Amino acid sequence: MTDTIFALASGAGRAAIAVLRLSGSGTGEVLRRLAGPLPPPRLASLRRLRAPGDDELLDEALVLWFPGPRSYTGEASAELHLHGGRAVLEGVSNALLALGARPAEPGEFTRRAFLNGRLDLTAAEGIADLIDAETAAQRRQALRQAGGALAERYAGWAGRLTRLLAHQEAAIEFAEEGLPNSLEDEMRAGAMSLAAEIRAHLDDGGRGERLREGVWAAIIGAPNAGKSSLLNALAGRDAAIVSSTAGTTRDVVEVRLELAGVPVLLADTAGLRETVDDIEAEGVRRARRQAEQADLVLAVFAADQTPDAETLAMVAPGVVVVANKTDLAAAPAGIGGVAPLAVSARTGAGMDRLRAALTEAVAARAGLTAEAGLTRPRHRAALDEAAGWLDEAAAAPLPELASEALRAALRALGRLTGRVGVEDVLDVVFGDFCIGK
Ligand SMILES: Nc1nc2c(c(=O)[nH]1)N(C=O)[C@@H](CNc1ccc(C(=O)N[C@@H](CCC(=O)O)C(=O)O)cc1)CN2
Ligand SMILES: Nc1nc2c(ncn2[C@@H]2O[C@H](COP(=O)(O)OP(=O)(O)OP(=O)(O)O)[C@@H](O)[C@H]2O)c(=O)[nH]1
Repeated sequence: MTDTIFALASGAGRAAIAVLRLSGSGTGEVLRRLAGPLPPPRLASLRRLRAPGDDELLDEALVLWFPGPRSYTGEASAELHLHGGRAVLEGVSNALLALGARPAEPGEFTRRAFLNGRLDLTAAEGIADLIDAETAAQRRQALRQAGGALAERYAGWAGRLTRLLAHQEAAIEFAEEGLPNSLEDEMRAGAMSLAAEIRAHLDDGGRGERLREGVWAAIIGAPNAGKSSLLNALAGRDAAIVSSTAGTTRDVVEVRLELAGVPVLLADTAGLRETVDDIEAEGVRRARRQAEQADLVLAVFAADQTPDAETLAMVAPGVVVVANKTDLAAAPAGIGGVAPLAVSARTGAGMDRLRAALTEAVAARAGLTAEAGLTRPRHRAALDEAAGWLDEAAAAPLPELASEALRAALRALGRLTGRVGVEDVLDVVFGDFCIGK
């Protein structure tokens, strides 16, 4: 028995149609009392909805009935496609409450799908990412993960690990019986190759995580170099205040761009300089912090000024160096040993090349990998831990310690997918080896 839960599945606010989703053991009964005899499974049927014990019509709606287990959650579920008005939604929600259903917690439908074994944790995360996806590349990554691409890979590793553990347990048995065996050597070789594979998967430069979260880019430069003007030109709108007064930008102004299918959060910062103005000084501190934390830094210089030492100090490999105001003076050949991109935010000259350079820099840092890659710090932490335990298993001086390390590696993978339990090991031990003497 599960609670019967309901929630608005479509967006809130005025809309033509509102979809209410229901799930739980009592769904069939609730539906019958609200909409009459149950419609044929998974076929949209037009029904009059009435509050129980009341003849008043609440809505004429399309009703879908999914008997368990063939539903999204894996349990009895239903959908009510209502007219989108607020009063309709309120009337039907009140009727559902009166019939004993309760509002769902955030994520509760997918949680139930997970508990019913319909998807693993990484696939559930993929669904959450799909709902938040803003770009085509994010959508592809999320669909891949929701479709079980990571789940399959991690389940494959967990399967291999389970087998290694089973072999190791058998090796301990054989040793007790004084039988010669090579199982322990096999375990060590297997643990080392699995650790190497996991590390190769981890060694992706954080591309998937950055695609999911967006690339953080910061524009730095001296006051009046034209940082705000460049941000506005890249954003295609007046997001930051432009003025000839140096020190205009005091806080961090951010705009969202999409480059190479990756969301980019571009931040304009206060001009880097020594200042006696408290507020501006705090702005400069924030600018430095922003630049330190950014995945991508644009260092902007005014072509008609000598490059300032503050910004020059921030030029490093990977930093995009820009010479602005080239309508006033020619760009220097090199700034901090780098050939700058010559632009004029005023005339628009060079802006296409700047955009192309930024796109390339973003593509180098984020985006889809050939094979499904990890997308969250949670994945990285668990995999890193699993690889560490595999190293320990391969190097363990005692068979029992190797077993313990393999078990810990399996637990780390199990946390990742929410899947692996002790029973899986028992299945292999008893299934593969028939140790049950
Ligand atoms: N109206 C509506 N649209 C939706 C969803 C939904 O739940 N309702 N989805 C929700 O995320 C997505 C589609 N995903 C779904 C995944 C599985 C099942 C489902 O009922 N699966 C059963 C039956 C399959 C079948 O008919 O053959 C199953 O797998 O056993 C439904 C939707 C996107 N669009
Ligand atoms: N001639 C010329 N002037 C420019 C160009 N880009 C910006 N400016 C002018 O330079 C001044 C400063 O521009 P901003 O974009 O506010 O400069 P900033 O670097 O953000 O300045 P702070 O907010 O003080 O850090 C403004 O008067 C702009 O109109 C350019 O390409 N050519």
